[in-house]
Amino acid sequence: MEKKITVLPGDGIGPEVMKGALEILDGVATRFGHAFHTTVKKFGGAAIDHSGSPLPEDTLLACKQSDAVLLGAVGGPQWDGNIVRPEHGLLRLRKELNVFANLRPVQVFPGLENLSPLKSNRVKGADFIFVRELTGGIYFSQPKTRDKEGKNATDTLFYSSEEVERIVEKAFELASVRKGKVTSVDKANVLETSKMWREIVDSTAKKYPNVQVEHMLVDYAAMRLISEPSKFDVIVTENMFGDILSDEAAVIPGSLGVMPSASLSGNGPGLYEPIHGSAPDIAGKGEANPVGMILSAAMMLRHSFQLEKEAEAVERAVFETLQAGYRTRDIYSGTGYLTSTKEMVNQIHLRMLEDSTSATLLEVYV
Ligand SMILES: NC(=O)C1=CN([C@@H]2O[C@H](COP(=O)(O)OP(=O)(O)OC[C@H]3O[C@@H](n4cnc5c(N)ncnc54)[C@H](O)[C@@H]3O)[C@@H](O)[C@H]2O)C=CC1
Ligand SMILES: CC(C)CC(=O)C(=O)O
Ligand SMILES: [Mg+2]
Repeated sequence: MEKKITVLPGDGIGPEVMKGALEILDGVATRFGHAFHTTVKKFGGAAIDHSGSPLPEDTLLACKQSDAVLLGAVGGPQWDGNIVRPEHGLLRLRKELNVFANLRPVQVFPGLENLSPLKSNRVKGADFIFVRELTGGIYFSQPKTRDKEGKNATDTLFYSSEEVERIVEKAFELASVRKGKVTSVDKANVLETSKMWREIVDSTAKKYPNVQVEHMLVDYAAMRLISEPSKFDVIVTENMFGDILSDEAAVIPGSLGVMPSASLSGNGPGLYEPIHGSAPDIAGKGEANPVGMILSAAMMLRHSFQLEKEAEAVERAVFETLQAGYRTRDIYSGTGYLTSTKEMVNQIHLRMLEDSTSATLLEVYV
């Protein structure tokens, strides 16, 4: 199979973890006989520094013309005072690609069962997925204002029923092939958008009699996520709630660095990125965890290219590497091998090839 991938390394640890994901994709191409044609483009702060725009037109065009987009992360303190910020490029890219459905799976990884700061009996069996609305809500709605004195500011939270219907439908579709449960998270006791959201969830539920539905207010959901994570299957929620709750849920696997995501539109190219940011505190140190980025690439193989076998091979290689005790600093708790980003990628790459290739080839790599 031949596929075109636009690669946006971005800022901070973005390029470091992206390098790892590309190496693993190379391994997939070799092992399974595919050709992934990658085009690297400037994006985020790196693009602001180069041309003044976080999403240059040639970057956007390349993304729109590709089969999928792989993204590292954007942002950093050096652009904090800018009127145009790297994050604006990210929001615009998501909108331009119309990737309204952001899937963020949460699970306990093999070998990391005791890493979570939560008690291990709490996280046992946790396996759920956020379906976060990604192209609407308070991050996008107008007006956004600030008065001249800087003393008054406005953000707006708007949703159309169509925007809600399509994301809720996605959540029910997913639940019907998973554990059959949708938890819809809102703030319907105070927000009009949430009241409409709840009505749409209830009317969509009628089409899915085999899917159990529960509504949960976001404040209580924040607590239940970490007190009883194994009770969830599919959590559907609006943009900002999903952003916040999914970072909170990273305490279940034990690090932001292992969480992948897929952002899907239904027709155009999907966008695949780890849920973490550019991690300026560790950028350049060679210690970033590449797992979230690599698992995002696996989601790309599955969702954009329908390469299920290949996606599973990548996931298996990651799990086996963790099980064998390899740990970047964020997931190191005193046992196993403390490794760099590069070594972690090497170990995953080795296991990717191990499945199908001869011991002789393995020895070459060791
Ligand atoms: N999708 C994106 O590009 C996102 C960008 N950002 C941007 O990133 C910048 C930093 O934001 P923060 O709030 O610090 O969030 P962050 O996710 O970059 O970092 C939070 C903490 O998690 C650690 N961490 C994150 N990813 C890691 C990895 N792969 N391996 C090991 N440790 C990891 C960091 O070292 C830091 O201590 C900001 O400019 C923010 O706007 C934030 C979130 C998402
Ligand atoms: C620019 C932000 C909305 C990025 C972020 O934190 C996210 O999508 O998780
Ligand atoms: Mg976030």
